[in-house]
Amino acid sequence: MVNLKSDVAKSGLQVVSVSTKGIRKRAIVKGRKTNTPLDLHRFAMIGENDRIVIGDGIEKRIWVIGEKKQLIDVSPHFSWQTKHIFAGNEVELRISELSSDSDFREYISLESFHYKGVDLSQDPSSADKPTRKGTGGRRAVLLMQIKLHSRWISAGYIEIQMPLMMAKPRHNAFSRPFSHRERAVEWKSWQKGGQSLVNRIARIARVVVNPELRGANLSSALVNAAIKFSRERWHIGGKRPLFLEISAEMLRHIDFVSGCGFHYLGDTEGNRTRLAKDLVSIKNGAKGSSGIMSLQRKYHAFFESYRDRTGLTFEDLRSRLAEVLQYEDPWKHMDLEEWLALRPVIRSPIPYYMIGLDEASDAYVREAAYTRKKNGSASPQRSIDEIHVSNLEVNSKFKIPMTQHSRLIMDGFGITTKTIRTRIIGPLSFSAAAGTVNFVAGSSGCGKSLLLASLDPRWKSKSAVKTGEVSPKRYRVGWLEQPPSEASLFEHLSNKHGPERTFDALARVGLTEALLFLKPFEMLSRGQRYRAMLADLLLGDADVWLLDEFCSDLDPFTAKIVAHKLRETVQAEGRIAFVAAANHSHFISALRPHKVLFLSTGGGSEDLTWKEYSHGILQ
Ligand SMILES: Nc1ncnc2c1ncn2[C@@H]1O[C@H](COP(=O)(O)OP(=O)(O)OP(=O)(O)O)[C@@H](O)[C@H]1O
Repeated sequence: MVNLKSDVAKSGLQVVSVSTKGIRKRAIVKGRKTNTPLDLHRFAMIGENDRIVIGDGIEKRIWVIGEKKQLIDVSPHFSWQTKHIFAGNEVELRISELSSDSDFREYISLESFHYKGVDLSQDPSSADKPTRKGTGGRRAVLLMQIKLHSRWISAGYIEIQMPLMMAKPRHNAFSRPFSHRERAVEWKSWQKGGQSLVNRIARIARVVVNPELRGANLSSALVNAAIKFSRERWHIGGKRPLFLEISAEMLRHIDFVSGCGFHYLGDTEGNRTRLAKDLVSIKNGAKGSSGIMSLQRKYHAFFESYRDRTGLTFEDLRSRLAEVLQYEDPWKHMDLEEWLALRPVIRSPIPYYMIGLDEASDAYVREAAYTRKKNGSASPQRSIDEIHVSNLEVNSKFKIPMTQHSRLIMDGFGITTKTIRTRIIGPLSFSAAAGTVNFVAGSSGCGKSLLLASLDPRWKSKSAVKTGEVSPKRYRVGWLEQPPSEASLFEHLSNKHGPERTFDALARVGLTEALLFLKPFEMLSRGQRYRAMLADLLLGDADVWLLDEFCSDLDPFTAKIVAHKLRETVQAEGRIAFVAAANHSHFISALRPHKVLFLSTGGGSEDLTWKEYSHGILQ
């Protein structure tokens, strides 16, 4: 931030009006004789009555005059380059305010991954695109791009808006007196007087990450950018914020904000306790002008349209609503029709987080923070510490069917015996400890799949014989298994493991796309099915995971994310993973196996460390 020196600059130029058209914003600035238009990007932080300073030079610089005559950067637009660990590798990120045509196109295409308030039942080929209601007030949109394989790819965006009108956790946290000397912001009681300072709060209203890149912690990168932007650029009439808030249902399942310094202040109240009561007062003519009352009036209209359709009396429906709202989970007590009709009017409590944007304000927020109880159960106890394999051999035994054609082959290749015995694996000795990823490599047909099968204590085969020792003799094994094809992914996994844990596991394999959750398994792509099966495996209680053809159906980005998460999970949960793949170039650096078993056709094998193996493959 710059301090103004000259007297002329001190007062700045006054913005008389602003208007927006397409991707541009026009600000009319009061001149001595005539007013001058300024052409800016759509979300430039300039509003009516702001006082601005225009710099000289080739690149047009514009500042808004803030408190204590400090200058707040407006133009050129905000752009932040930073590094990010993407599936174990450092990559470049660029997070900028939308400024060009192509930024807007990218933003609009990413917007299709945010479903709230969008009618998805429209035919996608029709000319009417799904529409979203506009959000009023000041707004900033930051677009994130990631450099992968030397190309910049749009990876997501974050929106910052004005704060929520009502937020119980904030009321509670701000009930203590606050005094920020440097910024001359203070309140004795938030309820009495403090609320007029609501513009000292900015809000993260939307975080959207491209579904193809989910699971790589990119939402946290966006949140960090929003913090930086709010500190440096966000203002209302030159007054900069001291706090940044976020509340979202998604935070119940994936906490991507605590790691960025946000504090959990409790769950919002929702409207369950007041809805039934407010409906009566609105019906009786309550005309409150507060935002809350206008919201409740909107809900009343929904309620009336449902009544029109069903022919219920006002009192019937109101008391029905009051009845279901008493339950912890009202949805369970409604039929589908009722749920679809009343869902828009019932707001459930959702987690609310806040960060102070400087040391003093953050210390104030921190004092009110408390730890959120995590839903979902802890991972089950592992029952083994290590698998030890000694002199493992797998030989195949095969009786040649004596047909006319097989005799032709036997003659041609000089085969004289009727039964063929071949050594496929071993003798092989190795051990694998809990918390390690053991990669089984080697060319096609060398015995990778057979080795995995032979590590399953339940394995039986008519055509192959296993000898040698594997200890312990018993342990729980997990393979990738196809769920029933007609079941919806989320439904199927939630029935088995509960919704909280399911959500977490799907996020770990990079599947957090709402529509995928709802589709039947058979409607998913091969790669999506693979990830769904992997999530199922993560949720199970197996000690040993046997993963064949690992990531063979996945694109390089997803494969890297999945491999990285698999390694993290194996380490964190003390599982033992055996991972086999003939082609691994697209994920091996992210998997970084602890050990590599390199098999050769005919039973040969080498036991290598990752360092030894990676040194070999890089040469
Ligand atoms: N159940 C079995 N009984 C006898 N022989 C088998 C059995 N399964 C596989 N084989 C043989 O063992 C050898 C190794 O097969 P395996 O499927 O383990 O190879 P792989 O390394 O996984 O190959 P790919 O990378 O092509 O999948 C092959 O020659 C195959 O014919």
